[in-house]
Amino acid sequence: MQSVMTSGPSLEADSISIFRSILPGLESSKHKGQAGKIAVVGGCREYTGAPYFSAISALKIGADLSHVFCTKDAAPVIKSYSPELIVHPILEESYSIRDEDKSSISAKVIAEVEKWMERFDCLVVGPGLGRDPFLLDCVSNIMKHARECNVPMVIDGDGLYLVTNCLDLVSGYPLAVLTPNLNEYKRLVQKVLNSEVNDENGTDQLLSLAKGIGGVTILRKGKSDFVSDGKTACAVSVYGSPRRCGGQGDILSGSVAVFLSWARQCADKGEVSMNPTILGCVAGSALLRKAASMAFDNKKRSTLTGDIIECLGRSLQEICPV
Ligand SMILES: NC(=O)C1=CN([C@@H]2O[C@H](COP(=O)(O)OP(=O)(O)OC[C@H]3O[C@@H](n4cnc5c(N)ncnc54)[C@H](OP(=O)(O)O)[C@@H]3O)[C@@H](O)[C@H]2O)[C@@H](O)CC1
Ligand SMILES: Nc1ncnc2c1ncn2[C@@H]1O[C@H](COP(=O)(O)OP(=O)(O)OP(=O)(O)O)[C@@H](O)[C@H]1O
Ligand SMILES: [Mg+2]
Repeated sequence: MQSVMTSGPSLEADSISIFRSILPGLESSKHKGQAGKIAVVGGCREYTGAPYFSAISALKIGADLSHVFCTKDAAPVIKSYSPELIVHPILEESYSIRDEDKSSISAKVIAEVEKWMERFDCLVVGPGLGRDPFLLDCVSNIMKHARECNVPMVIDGDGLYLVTNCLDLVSGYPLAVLTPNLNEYKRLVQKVLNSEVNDENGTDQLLSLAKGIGGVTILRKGKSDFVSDGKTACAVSVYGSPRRCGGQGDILSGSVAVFLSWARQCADKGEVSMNPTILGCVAGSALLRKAASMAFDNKKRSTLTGDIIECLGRSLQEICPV
């Protein structure tokens, strides 16, 4: 593949070429699992929608299996949304346990995740995770283990809250992708660069931020999405939707996880030369925006996240017909 950018001075990524170079063929010789096994770590008493949106989006785009690791309270609720998801009720929040049980529970959580980790092509950490300190402590251990196993991680939502307060979890890990919204980006810039967001020089600041966290990839969400790994930067401005209903970032996290896994498979075979995390971000962003636009054409003001998820398959089909 040539460049991630369209020709000319624009930062706009050539998303169509990227889709065509990383989408796997649908062949009868392939077995279940080869198109991707994704796991979402998220879902607590308060939020059950976010992990569901992320995990189901991964399946609708073409992953074979999608797991959710969530709290015991959230699990039956998430299972009831869809029988397609494999739901592990392993996490606990402080309110439901005694202090003296914390270390044994923490050990159980990591033992449970360890059984699965090497099978996953990508982890999404954070959609609807909540901010309970004990739960975040257990999730830090999961992230350390994922890193030891070289499993890529897309960090979103409350996962970004965790990482902003403990940068070592991702610093210097090239398979980490952070997907901050406006607020989450502001907190990262303040913490890492010790300054305020500067939109005049937005691309340079994004490059510095990614470099400052040791070359992780950052997808800065907004009117246009900007992506950088500290070495290069590009933008995705594909027309999206004027509806800003909650949950669109969750679709994005699941999408990036799948495309990043496919891009990695292509990179392993020498079929692409660009950083797979950048390719995954560009494809995830372009697809979400196209699906949001299609859903808005249908539903107008009543467009919701579920409507956008229903448009993922048709959007992908228009880009790369099977
Ligand atoms: N159905 C579910 O289960 C869903 C669950 N979710 C989960 O919720 C958790 C917390 O995530 P989060 O996004 O609500 O937290 P955060 O970014 O701190 O925003 C808080 C406040 O900041 C503001 N604000 C945000 N963006 C802005 C912008 N672009 N421009 C300007 N202001 C902006 C805005 O404040 P307001 O306007 O209300 O004053 C907003 O209310 C996390 O786990 C996530 O995954 C969601 O995924 C949604 C679907
Ligand atoms: N002003 C905008 N115009 C067009 N698209 C936008 C705009 N703001 C965000 N988006 C798109 O919506 C997607 C989600 O971004 P958003 O900032 O809503 O994330 P989020 O706050 O994390 O969402 P969530 O509600 O899932 O937590 C991004 O991929 C981005 O492309
Ligand atoms: Mg979000």
